Amino acid sequence: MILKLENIYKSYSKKPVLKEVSLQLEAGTLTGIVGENGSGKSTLMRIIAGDISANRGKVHKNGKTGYCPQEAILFPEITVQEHFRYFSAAYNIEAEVLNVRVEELLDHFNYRKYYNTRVNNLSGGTRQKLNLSIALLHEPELLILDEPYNGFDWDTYLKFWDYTKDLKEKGCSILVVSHLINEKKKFDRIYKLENGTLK
Ligand SMILES: Nc1ncnc2c1ncn2[C@@H]1O[C@H](COP(=O)(O)OP(=O)(O)OP(=O)(O)O)[C@@H](O)[C@H]1O
Repeated sequence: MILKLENIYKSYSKKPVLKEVSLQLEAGTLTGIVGENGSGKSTLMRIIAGDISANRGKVHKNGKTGYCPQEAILFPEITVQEHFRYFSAAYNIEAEVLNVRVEELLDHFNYRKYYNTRVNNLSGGTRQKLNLSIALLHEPELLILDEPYNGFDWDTYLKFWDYTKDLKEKGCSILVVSHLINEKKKFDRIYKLENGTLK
């Protein structure tokens, strides 16, 4: 078991968003959560990531978590390279390991030419590549992706799915949250978040 949620309840100013959410994720699986705008998907992802806490319920996690939030948390004034350095320090990744990972990510998502570009000069799609790369940097066992392919061109979209396939084979448990899931066959299970519960 990589992740187990038990009866998560969350309200904002007494308005319940999540009522009784329970979920268990195993290693090497790809799980989707769909839901309308405002159904509570990001709230649930933030609770799993540890960004905010639930009012009630329990979150059990086994292993490192990588979180790719819907809104990229990037620093506009610093470059792609500096982001990798900053987050590698936060994750405690050694320089040699970091170099290998960064090379692989820049190549796979095809944005090496922006290595020394500041974030405020990047396109939305390239920012999203960096956002995703940061979540992948420390080789997490649980990867939480909130609307991960927003802004990706077709080529990058396909590369995204290649990458998740490899991660799954390596035993990573991936949770994708989106208002739209087209590639249903790629998922082991898809849940719907509705009226504060998963169905
Ligand atoms: N910090 C907050 N304070 C108060 N209400 C909030 C807060 N964050 C979210 N909400 C409310 O909680 C509900 C769920 O929001 P959330 O962002 O989790 O939904 P979502 O399913 O991710 O939506 P979308 O698909 O539009 O991104 C919405 O009604 C939203 O207005």
